[in-house]
Amino acid sequence: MSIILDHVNYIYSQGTAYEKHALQDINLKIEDGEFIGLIGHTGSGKSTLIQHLNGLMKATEGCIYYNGQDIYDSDYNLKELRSKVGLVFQYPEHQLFETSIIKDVKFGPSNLGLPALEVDLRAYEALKQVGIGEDMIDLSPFELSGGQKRRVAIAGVLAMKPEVLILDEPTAGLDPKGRDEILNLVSSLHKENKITVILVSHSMEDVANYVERLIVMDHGKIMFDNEPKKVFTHYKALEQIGLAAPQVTYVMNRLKECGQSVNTEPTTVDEACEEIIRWAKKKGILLT
Ligand SMILES: Nc1ncnc2c1ncn2[C@@H]1O[C@H](COP(=O)(O)OP(=O)(O)OP(=O)(O)O)[C@@H](O)[C@H]1O
Repeated sequence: MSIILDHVNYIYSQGTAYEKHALQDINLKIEDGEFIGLIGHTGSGKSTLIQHLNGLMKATEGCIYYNGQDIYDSDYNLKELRSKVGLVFQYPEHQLFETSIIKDVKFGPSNLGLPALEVDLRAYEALKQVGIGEDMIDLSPFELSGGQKRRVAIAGVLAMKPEVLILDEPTAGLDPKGRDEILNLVSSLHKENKITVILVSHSMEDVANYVERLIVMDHGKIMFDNEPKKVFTHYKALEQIGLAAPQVTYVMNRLKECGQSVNTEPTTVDEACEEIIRWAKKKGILLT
């Protein structure tokens, strides 16, 4: 599986006074099994970009290839693409509408026209994956906590058995515990199901801890596309576009500016601790 975007442009309300060039010459290759963070300030084009990946929006210019096939070919099956590239919108729990959790999760696979048994199996499996027990499946989604509702909404997309899972700000509005639970869930889906994940976020701390590749957008363009630690070396440029590197990056760079020979690449607290211990040992400083 791969997704290729070839010179993709998207213009809202083209030819009107409200024209907005939201995607500008986007070239990307997303490989099978990657865990990607997509980050950018409000209005940088993240939501517009991800809606192109499953064919919900059509590029004004440029091509998109899924597994080598041009998704804009007249005979391309866009319905199938949408089941393969699952999109979890911001606040997905607002789209829960059935009277029970299980009915909600079955909705997508039922619409694919699958046999009832297959629909049941997929729904139970998806709910298990997101940690919703069988004792809860007949509850109304509205009896759940915010984090649980969100997990049910993610199960609804997982029940479609997507090859690519895209989550738009999956932690928005959750408390720190709910946020960690969702990010750990997404991380385990990536590891255990070998599913390609694209995580849209405003939070560098979130993405630094989880993703392997980070794409930074600014004004409809891709500004950086690299491993997180490499992207964070540009922390000053990130600040200029209203973003910030993780706190750890600032601590390590401050040490370096003070003349200490530390590696400034750690992006997580654990990595920074290891680096500081290494540096202290080298200096003969005893850290207890
Ligand atoms: N329906 C629309 N009509 C006109 N312009 C739009 C429309 N939707 C988005 N835009 C504009 O396109 C640009 C990109 O918007 P988009 O929602 O993709 O950004 P984003 O990075 O996802 O923002 P956020 O983080 O706030 O969700 C913005 O300038 C936005 O105002």
